[in-house]
Amino acid sequence: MNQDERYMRTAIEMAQATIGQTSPNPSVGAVVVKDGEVVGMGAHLKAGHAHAEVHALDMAGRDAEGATIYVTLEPCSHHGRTPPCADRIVEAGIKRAVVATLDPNPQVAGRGIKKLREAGIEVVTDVLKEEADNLNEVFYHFISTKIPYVTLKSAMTLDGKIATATGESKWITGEEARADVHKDRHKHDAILVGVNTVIKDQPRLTTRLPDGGKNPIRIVLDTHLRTPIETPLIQDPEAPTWIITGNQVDQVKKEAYNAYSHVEVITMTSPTIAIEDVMHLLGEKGVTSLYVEGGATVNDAFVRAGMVQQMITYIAPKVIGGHDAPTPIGGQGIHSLEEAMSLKIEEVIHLGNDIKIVSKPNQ
Ligand SMILES: Nc1c(/N=C/[C@@H](O)[C@H](O)[C@H](O)COP(=O)(O)O)[nH]c(=O)[nH]c1=O
Ligand SMILES: [Zn+2]
Repeated sequence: MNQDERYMRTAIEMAQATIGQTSPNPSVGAVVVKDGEVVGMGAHLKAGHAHAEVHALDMAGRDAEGATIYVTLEPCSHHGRTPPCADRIVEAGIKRAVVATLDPNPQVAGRGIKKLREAGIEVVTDVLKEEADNLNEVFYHFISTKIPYVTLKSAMTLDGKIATATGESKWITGEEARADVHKDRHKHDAILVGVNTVIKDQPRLTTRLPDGGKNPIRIVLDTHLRTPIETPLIQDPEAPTWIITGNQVDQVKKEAYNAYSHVEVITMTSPTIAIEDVMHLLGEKGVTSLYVEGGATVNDAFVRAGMVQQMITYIAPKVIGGHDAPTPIGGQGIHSLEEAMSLKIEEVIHLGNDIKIVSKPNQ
């Protein structure tokens, strides 16, 4: 690995630590190097706060003069909530800029680099580009589609069951796998379940990691507003709860739920709920990533709508059996193999006695 890749990898690792918390902004890392010494480094931590380059240049101070800056994403050139980083890099006296990848937004792609070159700064691009792009697949997806990046998560036994025929499901997977679920909840803006899961499991859907973690917005697909009012999602105000219903729901009943300040009943314009409509609604409300935690009927609806960007499947070495025991994808299903969603397995890891498979649909 050459020098540029070494420093770029440091910048990428810093950005990796912030995945999920910078939403709706991308995760970005920056390193400033002068005469072979790191004199500044930083990552964008939260939307509206300083960008990675600003943190790194603030730390470098006068050492930025004649130095090289490594950034995982093209420096911004437009006035967002903070002044453009490209101008700041020029003012700081940077001599050379190494940029992993261009801004995905077609309106601004290449502008930041152009500004740097016009100021006489040597610019090198595409260093560890693929790794840098992987950092922000959610951000790229949302920028180009304006609907949330969807992770479909399920947990099943070796024989593909998510619960016994009598509905028992606690727990299929062990402690380590369940803790891993919370890491992924932290990374997503919102988590979504169907009302049957709410009735059956009374879930909290919060992020419970040893050191805290960000709670996603909790979303329930509930056509007829059957969510029990005494369920934790309504009673515990630790995260917003949005209940999405069809338009045949009694107004007085809705008010009982809206009386809870963290609860919002959102009524669609049709009697039934179409996944495409939910996705556009969530996109308009700024949800860039959605963790769909089932159950089987909701999962099937997302798969048939072709609205899944990543599947996370936990498999526990247990066997449940039973003709009526539910599987991760229920509902209508597809009717011919050629319609089956085909995916590429990207990662298989052991977690305690279980395994976690991360797969992505083939385009
Ligand atoms: N049954 C299982 C799961 N079940 C997942 C959902 O059905 C649960 O309602 C949801 O995770 C509960 O969320 P909580 O209240 O915030 O803990 N998910 C898992 O990974 N392993 C399982 O064995
Ligand atoms: Zn910037």
